[in-house]
Order: sequence, then structure tokens, then C-alpha cells
Amino acid sequence: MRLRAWDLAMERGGRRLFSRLGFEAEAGSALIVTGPNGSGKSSLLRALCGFLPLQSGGFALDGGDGERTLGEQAHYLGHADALKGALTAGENLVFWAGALGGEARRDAAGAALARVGLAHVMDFPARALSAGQKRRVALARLLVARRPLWLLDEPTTALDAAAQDAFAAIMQGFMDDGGIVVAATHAPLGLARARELRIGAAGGVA
Ligand SMILES: Nc1ncnc2c1ncn2[C@@H]1O[C@H](COP(=O)(O)OP(=O)(O)OP(=O)(O)O)[C@@H](O)[C@H]1O
Repeated sequence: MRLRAWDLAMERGGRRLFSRLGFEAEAGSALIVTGPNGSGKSSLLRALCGFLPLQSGGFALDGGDGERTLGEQAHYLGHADALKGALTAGENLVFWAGALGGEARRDAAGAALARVGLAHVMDFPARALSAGQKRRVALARLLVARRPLWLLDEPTTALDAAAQDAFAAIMQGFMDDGGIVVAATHAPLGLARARELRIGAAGGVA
């Protein structure tokens, strides 16, 4: 499987963010999108999901499911944790598993929480969690349904050093399994087989 994008151009608010941007990411690899504030990293991820339009160019997941859009084959994790505060951490994950095509079961939610080191908050209301715990529950969403592409916007925000290391291991395991990670970040993610795509600078990688 391979993610391929060509000749991408994007505008927001009447301003050109980037043009003639191209890249490829093979199964088992990561593409780290870097660039200054406002350069269009989040916009690029949202365009890949189909949430925002491109002015030109296109993208494809070669070897993916031809019946589904790229957004339907990807997990998108934005800046917001997307948790319902009145539901428990476990209930949030059961909800997301159902919405994302995974198994909407309490034991699967518990297993995902355990992988982010939060088995003990299963029955806590999400609103009672700390910022870093909320982020880790949001990251556990990646684990409740299998999708071959992870589009991650600043995934390690609010994580302490140990949680960053644990999440790096989760991403590496996903890549070892053939997954593709595209992550916008200002912080190093500690991944092997990662290439950088810098925007706000000339060109792209291919
Ligand atoms: N809803 C919107 N309407 C118009 N312009 C927008 C909108 N949202 C974002 N922008 C603009 O698009 C540009 C790119 O924003 P984007 O969030 O993609 O940048 P970024 O590289 O992810 O930045 P950061 O590193 O600060 O997260 C910015 O100039 C921003 O002001």
C-alpha cells in the first residue's frame, strides 16, 4: 500500500498556503509534516480527509479499498480530543469503535485504554480526566478500529515524556504492521522510517 499525493495546491482565506506539493509514503513508513505556524499543516491533513477542498492536485491510497474515500480508510486525529464529557472514557471509546467500523464492545475499549496506560479510568467521566489523560483516550480511538492510514495533527500535545514514548511505540507497532502515519508536529515523534515533508519551504518529497 502507498499514499501518493501530487501537485497539491491549497488556499485559505484568499491566501495561497502551498502549491506543487507532492509526496509518497509507503506501507510501514511515516511522513512528518513540519513548517511554521500557519503554513498549512493542519489544512493539508484536513484536505486529505476530505474536510477541506484543494485548489488543484489529488491523492490516492494505492492498494487500498477502491470503494472507499481516503478519509474513510483513515483515522483523523485533530487538535480536539472529541470526547463527550458526560460519558465515561470507556463509553466514549465504545461509541467511537461503532462510528469507525470497529467492534463496539466494552472489552475492546478496555484493551485500547490499557495500551495507553489508562485501564483505571475506564469508568471515569471524560470531563474528570486531565488534559494529558483526555489526549491519551483520544489516541486510544486509533486502536478500536483498524484503518491503514493515521492522519495525526499534533498527536503528542499535553503528553508527558513517558506517554510520548509509549505513543511512539504504538505508532511504530502500527507501522510494523504495514500502517502509514502522516503526522503534523513541531515536536520530534521518535519514529524510525520517518521522512519529513516541510511546507512553507520550496517543494515536497517524492
Ligand atoms: N476557517 C478558516 N478560514 C480562513 N483561514 C483559515 C481558517 N482556518 C485556518 N485558516 C488559515 O489557514 C492558514 C493555515 O492554517 P493551518 O492551521 O493549516 O496551519 P498550521 O501549519 O497547521 O499551523 P500551526 O503550526 O499553528 O498549527 C493560516 O494562515 C490560518 O489563519
